[in-house]
Amino acid sequence: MGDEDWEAEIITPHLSSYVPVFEKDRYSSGANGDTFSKTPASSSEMDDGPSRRDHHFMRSRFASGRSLGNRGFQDGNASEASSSSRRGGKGGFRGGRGGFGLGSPNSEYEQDEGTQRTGGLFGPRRPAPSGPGNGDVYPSRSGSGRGGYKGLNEEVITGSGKNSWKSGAEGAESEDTQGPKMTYVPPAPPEDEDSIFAHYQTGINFDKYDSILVEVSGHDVPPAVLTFEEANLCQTLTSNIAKAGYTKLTPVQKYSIPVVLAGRDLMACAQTGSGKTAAFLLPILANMMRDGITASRFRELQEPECIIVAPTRELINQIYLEARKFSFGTCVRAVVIYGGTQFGHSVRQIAQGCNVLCATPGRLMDIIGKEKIGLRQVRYLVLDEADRMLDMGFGPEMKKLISCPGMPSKEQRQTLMFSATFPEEIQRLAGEFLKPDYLFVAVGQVGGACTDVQQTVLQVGQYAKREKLVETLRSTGDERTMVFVETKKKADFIATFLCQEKISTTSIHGDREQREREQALGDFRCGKCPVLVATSVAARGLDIENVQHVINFDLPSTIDEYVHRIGRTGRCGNTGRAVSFFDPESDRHLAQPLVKILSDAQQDVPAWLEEIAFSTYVPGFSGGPRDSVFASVDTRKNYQGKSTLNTAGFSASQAPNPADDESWD
Ligand SMILES: Nc1ncnc2c1ncn2[C@@H]1O[C@H](COP(=O)(O)OP(=O)(O)OP(=O)(O)O)[C@@H](O)[C@H]1O
Repeated sequence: MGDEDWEAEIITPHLSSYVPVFEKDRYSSGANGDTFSKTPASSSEMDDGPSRRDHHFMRSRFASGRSLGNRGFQDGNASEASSSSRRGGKGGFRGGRGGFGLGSPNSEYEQDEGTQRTGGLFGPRRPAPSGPGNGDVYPSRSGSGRGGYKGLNEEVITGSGKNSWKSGAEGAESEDTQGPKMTYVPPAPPEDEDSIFAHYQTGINFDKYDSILVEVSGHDVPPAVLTFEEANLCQTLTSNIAKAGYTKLTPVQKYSIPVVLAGRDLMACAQTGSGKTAAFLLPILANMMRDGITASRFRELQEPECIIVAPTRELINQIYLEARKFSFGTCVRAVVIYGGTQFGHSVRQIAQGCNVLCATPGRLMDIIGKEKIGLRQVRYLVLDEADRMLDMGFGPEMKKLISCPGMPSKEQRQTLMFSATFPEEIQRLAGEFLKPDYLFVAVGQVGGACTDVQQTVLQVGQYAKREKLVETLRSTGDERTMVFVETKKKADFIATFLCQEKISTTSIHGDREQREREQALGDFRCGKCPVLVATSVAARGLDIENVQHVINFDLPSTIDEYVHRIGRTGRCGNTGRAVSFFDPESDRHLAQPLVKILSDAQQDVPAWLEEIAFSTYVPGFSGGPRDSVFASVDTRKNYQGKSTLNTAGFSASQAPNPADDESWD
């Protein structure tokens, strides 16, 4: 069913019985001021246009929930066969990073965070590329419409019919120009200690992390640290780690922390939900404390020591909360800025002092263009979801960032990159950002799915998907479930449909206003709406407690995106389940990489999927540059045989220092 069909369906009479629940927005902190000196006014909901319906219905009691159960941890790569489905082994398909979208940026993100930036310092604006279905206008039943151009610097809100903006270089605040203003001021997070340190429990498989193979490649690899004590972080940091409930390091932390403490550049790949955020935050904060950082004071131009970028607003906010938690009680001040919010609010947050700046790329470039941030003091540059940050969508933006006036060269800063997926093409691009002697930490199946997620792939045709979705959701009872669809329009449609089915649902996608997105996430987090329909904007990084279930109503276009999506469950040693609807009409290209991903994670591979994979077999399709347990490896594989290969429980040995090392920087 094409987008047009979905649109047609949305306005068909069967939906006319849908009565949106009009909820008064929880957030009261709208602000009118959009310049630095103005004081935020009280609530001004109208600034964001009329409040919209949300998909909030109380779910009636359905059939009793089926427990996921705890899948036993499966170690190693052994395969075994069963009759109707086979546990895939390493044989058969050596699926590569099939479908990697270097050439096809995810337009959802681009619409989300603006990838083609303004002129001025950073060159001319270009229109953001859009994919099928994106940028379309959902015909709102309330009449308010989702119209309006979205994307680029995000400084445009809906409803004006003006698709315009103006670059900083053109002499005005982005939102002060022809387009309507972003006036949303996000509510400040709670400041009491309990809230700051609130955390969820590690799962039954947390200790199994120790048996995951870790490979560190590069020269002079610092030994891993096995415990927090061994890491010798400062006292306040150690106390914060304890308050956060961390008692034991995860593998990516064991290996990355000493690398960062030693001042080395790093590219680290580890499975979703395995603690990558703390792996960079803790050593950066420790270094800052060690170097005697001074508290930054109120100033219009701030010069942060650390800049962290991530592709979505919700993710960068989450990283900020982690930074705030670990820096609690220190003089380090973390600040977050992201699109979809009032620019003046970002300026005010920064002016109060800023050591660690967490930002989405669009807002970051705007704020630099406005000279509210100076880059001279930057010692740490972190790209979370680095493969996404360097692909065609955000890559140009990141290049502009590192060539901004004042930004220390890569020799003078530490650059850290983290992700669960790291395609080779992107690794090559990353060289431009990293010192030639950077270290590459690979934990387990890099680019592989989290082994704590039980994956099921069902063959479901487009027209049968809705029925199957309802059936699946009814069988899972009140389990918190994320349902991924491919387009924003379809997200609205499916959320509306589920509400009609009396399944309490909300949605998040790039066409929703930021306030709505945050409310949707909040409602999902607290369980008010146990079902969240999402586009890929929610695929990466989000760490939400108790997400037991991910449903790929539509499979994504790339296997990497699949890995990130299903990684919203099964986090931190907890188990989860992912069900994917495979439509042979549209998803054939994913058959091969899916078989590989399932095989590598010791999951059942349906016979029909293998058949499709065989029938679409592409000669030369392989799992990577070498037949390795690592789905993706350090592309500088002239290091081959010179890297350290350990289980996470043992310290890495020093890597040899080959004279023939070839820098590809
Ligand atoms: N050592 C630890 N002990 C206990 N909990 C931890 C530890 N490290 C991280 N966590 C928790 O595990 C969860 C997942 O961590 P995080 O979000 O950093 O994962 P991630 O690897 O970045 O995932 P993704 O690839 O999806 O971005 C978080 O709730 C975090 O607080």
